[in-house]
Amino acid sequence: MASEVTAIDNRLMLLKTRFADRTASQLDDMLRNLRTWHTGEPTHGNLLALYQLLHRLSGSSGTFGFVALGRHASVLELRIKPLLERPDFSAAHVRHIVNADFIGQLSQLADLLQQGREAPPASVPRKAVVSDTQDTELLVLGEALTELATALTHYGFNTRHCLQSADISRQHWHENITIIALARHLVEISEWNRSQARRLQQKEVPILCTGEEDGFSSRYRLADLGASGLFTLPADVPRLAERIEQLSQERQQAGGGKVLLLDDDEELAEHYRLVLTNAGMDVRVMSHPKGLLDTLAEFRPDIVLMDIHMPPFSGVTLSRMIRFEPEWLSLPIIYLSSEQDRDQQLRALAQGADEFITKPISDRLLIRTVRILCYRARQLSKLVSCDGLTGLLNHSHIKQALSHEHARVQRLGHSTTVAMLDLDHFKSVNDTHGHTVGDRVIKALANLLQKRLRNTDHLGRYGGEEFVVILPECDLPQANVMFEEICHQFAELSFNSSEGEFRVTVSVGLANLNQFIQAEQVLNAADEALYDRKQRGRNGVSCYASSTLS
Ligand SMILES: Nc1nc2c(ncn2[C@@H]2O[C@H](COP(=O)(O)OP(=O)(O)OP(=O)(O)O)[C@@H](O)[C@H]2O)c(=O)[nH]1
Repeated sequence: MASEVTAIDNRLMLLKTRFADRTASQLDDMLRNLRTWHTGEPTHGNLLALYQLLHRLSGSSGTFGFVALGRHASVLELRIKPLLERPDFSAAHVRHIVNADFIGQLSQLADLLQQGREAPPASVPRKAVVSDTQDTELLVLGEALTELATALTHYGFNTRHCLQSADISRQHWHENITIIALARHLVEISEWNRSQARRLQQKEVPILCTGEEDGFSSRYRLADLGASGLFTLPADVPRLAERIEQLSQERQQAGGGKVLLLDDDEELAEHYRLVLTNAGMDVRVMSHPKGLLDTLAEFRPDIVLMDIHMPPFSGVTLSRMIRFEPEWLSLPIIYLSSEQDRDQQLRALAQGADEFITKPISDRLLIRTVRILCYRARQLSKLVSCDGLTGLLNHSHIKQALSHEHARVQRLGHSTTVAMLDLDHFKSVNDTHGHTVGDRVIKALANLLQKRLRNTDHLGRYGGEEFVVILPECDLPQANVMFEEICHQFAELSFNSSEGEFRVTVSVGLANLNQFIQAEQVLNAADEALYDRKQRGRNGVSCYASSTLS
């Protein structure tokens, strides 16, 4: 880790040096040109070049540690901007503004650049995110929660059970645990959580309480002590499992994020890329907008960060162009610009973008802003694409995922399996225990699938009690073994209602996506296999083979 950080620091230093070298030579050239303006006829194009240089410096200098240079360039930029916009532009006007004093001020930029070279570099903010490769571990505290700990294991959680809550200080704390404890022990446990988090410079982990007491004042007290939920005993295990899953997803989403960064200033873009990548984000950089639509389709970012001025392109026009595609209507586009004028910002925003980040921006602020924007974007897209009851992809989005995967399979040829799942005798579950309890069973299966499958698999609720799962890079025999286990695990879960305890099973049909020319055909095949499993007694898996079922 230490050597990785040093490597990033070194690369950032290298970018700073490159920026300084390039700027020194550009300032030199510009000063030489300006000195000829008094005798020659400066054109609109000459003035535009001066403006673009100052604009770039005011937006990017701060990022490389040349804060004073950026501020001074911004003052000079504002002095010449009105000239560019004058309808009666003339060389005489230019000579009036770009006078000896202006040239003197411009040469001061070179001095500020030199001073900035000698300043020590700012430290790079480090990664402070929950790694999504590490599963959530449950730390269940107290002898009274033994049964609950076992029930949660059936939901696929990796559970550590400690009989004595008083022994909390001997437990191993890490950023990926969720604590489940009796409400009466919350004071000591919160304190331990806080001290461990401080010691390891991490965020505190969530604590879910269980207890007999409910009501406003006890809930308020628990919230005040830092609990993330209260489950009265005997705990409703499916609801608890769902809350644990939610908390774990929130933590993962708060860290990561996929960012497409479009900026023609290559050093600046590379600097942002390094800083955001180091903070745990997945960043793709484009320095030219050609190929933008293909990159969007392939990379599918959570947000786009886009410079406004990329001569000859305008970020504002590019945003409008992106919105031509209905698929990208809700994709958040954030302008990265040194434009300070709020009116101009609003005018640009009105043309199809969502936010404005004003350059220069400190690395820390950039990370925090981008993280929040990615998180919000994911939440919003989840609302659009996910089923409200289970949080899995809804009918139309799982079908969309299927056609993307089908296209990938056609291109790359890797084996991909599609599963169709259907709860057994579910009508009688509803009839006996009621629809609300039936909903809980549906959610429990969704949670189990989320726990057992990989992040790269696509999970969807296809219809009422029917699910579709797409497993890229997984062949039929592998999927068969996995779903047999899932069926077994699901059958172990027990549910409660006023009618008593009960269990439910699930049947699964599998088909290989590679076999079909049309994506939709695989759904019919998986459905056929599912029907076969229902005929053979349910609670298990059948595979579709083009001629026979096995
Ligand atoms: N609780 C609840 N029930 C649902 C939902 N969507 C569909 N259902 C019910 O799921 C049941 C499906 O029943 P059937 O298609 O007859 O099948 P089954 O009883 O599961 O029998 P097999 O599939 O043959 O094992 C119906 O009673 C639907 O009302 C839902 O969102 N919530």
